[in-house]
Amino acid sequence: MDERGPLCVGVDPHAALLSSWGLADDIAGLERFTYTVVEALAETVAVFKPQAAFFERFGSRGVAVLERAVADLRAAGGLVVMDAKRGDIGSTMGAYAEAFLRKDSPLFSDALTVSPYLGYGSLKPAVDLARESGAGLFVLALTSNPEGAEVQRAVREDGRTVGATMLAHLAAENAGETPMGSFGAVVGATLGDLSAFDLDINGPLLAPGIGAQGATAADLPAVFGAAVRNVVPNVSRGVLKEGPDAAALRAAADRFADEVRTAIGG
Ligand SMILES: O=C(O)c1cc(=O)[nH]c(=O)n1[C@@H]1O[C@H](COP(=O)(O)O)[C@@H](O)[C@H]1O
Repeated sequence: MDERGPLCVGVDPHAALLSSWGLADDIAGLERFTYTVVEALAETVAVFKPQAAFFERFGSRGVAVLERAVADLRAAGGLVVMDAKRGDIGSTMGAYAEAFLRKDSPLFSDALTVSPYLGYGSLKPAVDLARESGAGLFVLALTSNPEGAEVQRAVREDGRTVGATMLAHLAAENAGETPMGSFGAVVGATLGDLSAFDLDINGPLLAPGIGAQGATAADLPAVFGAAVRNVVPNVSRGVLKEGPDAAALRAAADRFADEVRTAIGG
């Protein structure tokens, strides 16, 4: 991010975006959309977050497009956060981890989004494999959607919220790592003042919600406070809707990156 700028661009081939790009909602449209984004941004944007669901909806041929995109983005020097939001009992979690975090997997990614809501400990196989492979996780802590609060802000017997407990688990995971550990939290940019939460997890904070969900880069300091220095802001539709013109995609990504720099300094 120091080299390429402070932005994560989401690769989310929504049917509505394919249509606005003049593409059919089929495998050819998916391919054209995805490779246009890859060609336009792979050399300049720091982090990419393909959303697996938008590829899986086309079955194995969609997953093949995802595989190639991940490989091309990584070959061009981008970091790939696979947004698959996996979460299951530990023994099954191990298989999800192998799919995305084993070095020789066709979908190997630099990091994977995971859901801890079967219990943080259920993620252990993914934590272990990420460590072995030099990859990372982004664990859903405080999500950008309003429905998340009923789970994440629920208060436990010890008086802490569930979301705060996930952040504490991540802080423990990253303890002692310099400059920071590889176990990040997902914390929505849409959530307003989060000073009630300790966001100092010594790890990255993936912050979706800028653009289509209404948050702006200017909101980041008020939402994240001192932890803003560890934020990886994600924009998906806000950039993608500018396509299919490659220059327009690049200009949108540059504009969001500039807005983030202005907001957080540096
Ligand atoms: O884990 C995520 O990436 C995620 C977590 C969250 O709390 N909210 C959220 O919007 N996301 C994802 O971030 C992206 C946001 O897309 P836009 O709203 O189009 O910028 C989508 O891929 C969502 O699935």
